[in-house]
Amino acid sequence: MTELKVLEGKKLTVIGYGSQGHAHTLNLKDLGMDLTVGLREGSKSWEEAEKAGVKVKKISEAVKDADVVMFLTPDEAQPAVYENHVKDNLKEGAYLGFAHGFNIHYKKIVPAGKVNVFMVAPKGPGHMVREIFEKGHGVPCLTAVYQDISGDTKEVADAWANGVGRKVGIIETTFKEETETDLFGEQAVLCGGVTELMQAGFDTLVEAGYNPEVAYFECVHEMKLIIDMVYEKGFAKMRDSISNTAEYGDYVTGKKIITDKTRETMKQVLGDIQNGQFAKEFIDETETGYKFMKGERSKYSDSKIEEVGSKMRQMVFKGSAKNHM
Ligand SMILES: NC(=O)C1=CN([C@@H]2O[C@H](COP(=O)(O)OP(=O)(O)OC[C@H]3O[C@@H](n4cnc5c(N)ncnc54)[C@H](OP(=O)(O)O)[C@@H]3O)[C@@H](O)[C@H]2O)C=CC1
Ligand SMILES: CC(=O)[C@](C)(O)C(=O)O
Ligand SMILES: [Mg+2]
Ligand SMILES: [Mg+2]
Repeated sequence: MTELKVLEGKKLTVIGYGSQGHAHTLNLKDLGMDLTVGLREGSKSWEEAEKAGVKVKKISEAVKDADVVMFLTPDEAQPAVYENHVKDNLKEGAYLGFAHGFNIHYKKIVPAGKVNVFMVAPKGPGHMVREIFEKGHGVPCLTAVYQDISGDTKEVADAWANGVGRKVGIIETTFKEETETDLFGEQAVLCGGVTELMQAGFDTLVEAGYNPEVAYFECVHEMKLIIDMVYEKGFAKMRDSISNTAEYGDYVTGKKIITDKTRETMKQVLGDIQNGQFAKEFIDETETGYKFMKGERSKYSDSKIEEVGSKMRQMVFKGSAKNHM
């Protein structure tokens, strides 16, 4: 791919081989790039990366000599990894990349002046970034440049995005805009908003005495089918496909569910992201050893909705790979 030319002949390192790490590594590897993955020794992902035929080294070793280093450990782990293994090993003029602006924007990492700093943030979960790539398509990416001492950091970011996202739309942004919109989207809409909406719908039907399996299909399973239509064709075409009955209900009821109060709360959520309050609370939570998050995880894994969902998936995906995601 001519778009990747600027990466050819450069030593490329990806730190971390998790959700994003495996996707960036394997997508670029499939396009003929030579990559090394940097990991802590003896870890599970070390074994996984080697099994996938990827070169693996200790983080400090993988960073030394690298021209481009893409930093893909969890956000909360990055400051210590940077301090202990990355900072002193980055060579002058190297390009340090992120998939999310969190640590740069909130100044948890202040990169040395001798390196270039960029971002390639795929707008999708890592496992989908890989799965969609394997099907010959791509996930769009946001790119940004924070520090450009070599004069061609934008070209490096674009090339990385073209590789990982297979040339599907690149949108240029800033670390600030990506950080604030990404946190807002995942909390208010994509993850927090959607799961609570599905949960509340499911609970309402089950509490009213309806069959939980019917409630699950209605409020969770079918969500993907409706959203797939929005994804592929937009709101109008989705509304064209549903019945007039559903479309009428959509217009009159949607606004009773997402009210002015909900929109007011969205503004407050955005405010807490903009003023750093959310980032502070998240970092405090990681410092408790994820006490609150562990409690939430076990609450949800034991919940009725998950129990019914697991049964429903067996029915729908009998033997298909989707069952094992
Ligand atoms: N998840 C996603 O889909 C998206 C993530 N992003 C961003 O991408 C970045 C990576 O996130 P994500 O892929 O979710 O991360 P993961 O949690 O999947 O990363 C796990 C990887 O990081 C390694 N790791 C974890 N902790 C440490 C540590 N303390 N020291 C060294 N290595 C460590 C793990 O190795 P080990 O086996 O040793 O634990 C593993 O290889 C973040 O900036 C995130 O915001 C952006 C878009 C979407
Ligand atoms: C998958 C993605 O884009 C998220 C939701 O922003 C994330 O995992 O941080
Ligand atoms: Mg995101
Ligand atoms: Mg995110």
